[in-house]
Amino acid sequence: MGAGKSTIGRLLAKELRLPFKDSDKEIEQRTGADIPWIFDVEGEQGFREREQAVICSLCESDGLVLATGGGAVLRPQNRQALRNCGRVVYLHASVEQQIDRTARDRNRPLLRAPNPGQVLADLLAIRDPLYREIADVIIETDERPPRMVVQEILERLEALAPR
Ligand SMILES: Nc1ncnc2c1ncn2[C@@H]1O[C@H](COP(=O)(O)OP(=O)(O)OP(=O)(O)O)[C@@H](O)[C@H]1O
Ligand SMILES: O=C(O)C1=C[C@@H](O)[C@@H](O)[C@H](O)C1
Ligand SMILES: [Mg+2]
Repeated sequence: MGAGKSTIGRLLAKELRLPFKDSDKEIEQRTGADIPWIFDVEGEQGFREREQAVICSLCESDGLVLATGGGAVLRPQNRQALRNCGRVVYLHASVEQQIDRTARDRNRPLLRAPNPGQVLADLLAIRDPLYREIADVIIETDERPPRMVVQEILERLEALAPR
């Protein structure tokens, strides 16, 4: 959360002249409700079901940039779909930067906790190995403006051997 997937994904899609999809936005559109509502009414598991359906269906399309939600890697089905359908970029951010970048946003139900910094640290510990398991490239985003992150992604993707 707060690594910049939505922000960077949109910019990257523009550079690549590809359509951009954000799984969180897609879930909200398909549900007709926002993410906090889905968590409140259906719980995290209900949200994860919807997330899996959206990611697996978007992974059937070719030629787009997809920003997932931060917890998409938790389900093996999502990891497999992402791996199979294209290149995977892991945007890494330190917990300190995640705290800064998510502080003003009320749209992340998992951070509605007394100590959101601890939540972010606990989530990163669980998720970091999963992101690494499926990533083709890992990009450090701390103290780097979005434009610089996008440039590095383009260079690193270019350097990969064709699949
Ligand atoms: N490289 C960066 N440097 C500074 N600020 C950034 C950077 N990337 C993103 N931000 C800012 O951090 C905030 C969170 O970014 P964003 O919503 O793109 O994160 P996310 O990874 O999509 O989070 P989530 O997992 O919750 O969907 C936004 O306000 C965005 O402008
Ligand atoms: O990291 C997470 O588990 C989440 C991140 C957001 O993108 C949303 O998908 C939702 O708030 C859950
Ligand atoms: Mg996002």
